[in-house]
Amino acid sequence: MTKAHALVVDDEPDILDLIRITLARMGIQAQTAANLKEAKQLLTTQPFDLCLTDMQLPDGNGIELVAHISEAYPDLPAAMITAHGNMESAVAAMKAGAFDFVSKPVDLQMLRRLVESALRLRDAGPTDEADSQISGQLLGNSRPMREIRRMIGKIARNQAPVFITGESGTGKEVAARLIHAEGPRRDGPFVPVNCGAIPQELVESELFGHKKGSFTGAVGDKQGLFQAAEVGTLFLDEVADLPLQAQVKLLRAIQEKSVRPVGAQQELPVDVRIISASHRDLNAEVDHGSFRQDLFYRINVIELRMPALRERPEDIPLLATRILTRIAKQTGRDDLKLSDGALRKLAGHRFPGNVRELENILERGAALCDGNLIGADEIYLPQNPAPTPTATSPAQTDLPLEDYLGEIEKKAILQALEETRWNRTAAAKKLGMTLRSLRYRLNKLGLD
Ligand SMILES: Nc1ncnc2c1ncn2[C@@H]1O[C@H](COP(=O)(O)OP(=O)(O)OP(=O)(O)O)[C@@H](O)[C@H]1O
Repeated sequence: MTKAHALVVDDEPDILDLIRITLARMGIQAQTAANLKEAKQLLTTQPFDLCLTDMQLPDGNGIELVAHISEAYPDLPAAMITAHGNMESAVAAMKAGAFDFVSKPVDLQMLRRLVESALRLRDAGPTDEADSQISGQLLGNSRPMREIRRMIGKIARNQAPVFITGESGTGKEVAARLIHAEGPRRDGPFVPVNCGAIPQELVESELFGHKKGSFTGAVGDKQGLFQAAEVGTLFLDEVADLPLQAQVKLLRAIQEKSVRPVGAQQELPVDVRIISASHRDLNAEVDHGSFRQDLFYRINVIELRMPALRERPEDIPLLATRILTRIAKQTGRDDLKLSDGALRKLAGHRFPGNVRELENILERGAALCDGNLIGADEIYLPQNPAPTPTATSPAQTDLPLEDYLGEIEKKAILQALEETRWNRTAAAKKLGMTLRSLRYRLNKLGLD
């Protein structure tokens, strides 16, 4: 491998020396510039593998340099050196295209990690969407989906926190996995966590770990999910469900790039990229006071909005074909197809539960059909909105009591699922039951 070249821009000679020596020990040759003008000039003379720039330069702002690099040299990772605690600049730099930031006084261990990540990017080369096997996991040829895949390719190449919005079942987790898999952290772990599924009192210990004896039940030291995601990606799904106290700690972890396990005296440095997601409107949660504004600002450096399936109905046939191929494989059948009538029925549906709902409908259709062709009658579309159970007494219906109660239960569950856009955790909460109990009932009622 050829020796890597870095461009370091700072007007403080001491910092330039410190960084140059650190990079030299890593086998990287550094060229230095003391201001914007010199830096821009050097960029034209030779290719670089990495740029580190200070925020305040005598003739301008480091963000300007980052923006210039991201425009003129999009494959060159640029990182910002910011004043300690100045997250505003760090966020602004990342929004301008910086790959990452390191705060002053420069922690050499963190600097080395940042540089290693940048070089992994160089070695991985630019991501070509057409060549990428994994981008095939996010199916769809519609314009919005092509745009999403293009953005993912771009987002994957930096370290900034990403916030993925979109209704339930639109593929937020698939997108998060792709961002991880297409970026320099792909050899590290991808750790998904459903923030709404962790009991409130355990959230901090799950995320940050705990020391033995720090609370009743802490029988040994436990590693948190942050540490488990070291050099990889932590995916905080349903981040709006985090209790406020844990939000404070998360903010600190992002800001300081370190965590303190419950009951521990010392902070541990962590090198983790944060991707979070929610189907809820976090701006509204901030207005209601249930989500911290400062945390929202920090996790939302890059926003990716997953389109609802009804915004891209032209993708339904392709998705249906791929999903049926998978179901056929899983159930040991040669082939599964949709009749024209079945496809027409699907095309007219609004899919409040998006791709997940399509999967559920097709699984049910596949289970009901005799041969290989799923007809329109085997496509069960939930009514939208589901009719509310009425107070009709069983005596007024022809159904036996048990079936009648089953019908009511089914309607209530479908309604809760519709209202929560097929988010089972949220539906279970709405119905006042545990997720496990909802799963059991869905299974019993044949809705799973
Ligand atoms: N574009 C797509 N191509 C192929 N499969 C998809 C696509 N979008 C979603 N899926 C599938 O739909 C299901 C739901 O996706 P995923 O869990 O990523 O959604 P989500 O938005 O994270 O949902 P939730 O908010 O409920 O957690 C998964 O089985 C996933 O594989």
